Amino acid sequence: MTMRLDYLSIFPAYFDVLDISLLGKAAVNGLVEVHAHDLRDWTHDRHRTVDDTPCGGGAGMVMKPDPWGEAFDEIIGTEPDSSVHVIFPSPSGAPFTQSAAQELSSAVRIVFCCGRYEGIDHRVIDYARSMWTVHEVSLGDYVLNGGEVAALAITEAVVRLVPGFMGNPESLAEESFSAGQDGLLEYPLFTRPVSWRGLDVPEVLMSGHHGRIAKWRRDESVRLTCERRPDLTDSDFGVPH
Ligand SMILES: Nc1cc(-c2cccs2)n[nH]1
Repeated sequence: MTMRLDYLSIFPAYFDVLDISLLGKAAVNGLVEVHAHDLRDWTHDRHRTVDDTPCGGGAGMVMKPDPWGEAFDEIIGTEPDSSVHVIFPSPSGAPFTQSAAQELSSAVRIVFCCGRYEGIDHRVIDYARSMWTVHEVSLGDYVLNGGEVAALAITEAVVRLVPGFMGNPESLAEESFSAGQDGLLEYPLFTRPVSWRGLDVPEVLMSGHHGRIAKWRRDESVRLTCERRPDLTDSDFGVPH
């Protein structure tokens, strides 16, 4: 099945990058279909206006609802369809997680709505919720100028999980946050040369002893996770199973 991805933005050129690398290949082999749209194509004034001052006062500008509604009508349609996932990146969204990426990787359609300015008129999100499956997601506790970079990051996290996308799906199993890692951070990786600028690959990895190697890797994952992401550890991690 082909996943259709749509991007609504006043800077659609951000998404030209999706034509290269793995994503470009996936588009070529029909795994994903990418469509970027300029929100200003759904304005009707000479200045192609997409924003206005906030009701109730305050600094900055808010994106008007009208262009979004007309773009939705043309791009998605006017009938409700819960199989369409509409994503609004936002600093006030729910944290985007690997499990969310996993769920979205089976979607048939995903529409990314990239806000700029101070944000989008809230009725756009309310309307979208009445029609489709909406996700307001945050990439982290920092503020970007717009949703485009977030949409690219979410796209990469999702598309790489689409069956048939990754050459070697086994590599997905051992990544950080993957179920195969029990939600632990990935252990440190090494390759040749064994000695490099006075720094050596840990001997255990050269021992050929698979049991010891697996234990070293698990211990490293637990150590790293406890050090860097105590929020990911529950009381059990400290104790080897
Ligand atoms: N996590 C996150 C999202 C954002 C956005 C800013 C503007 C649109 S989306 N900032 N930080």
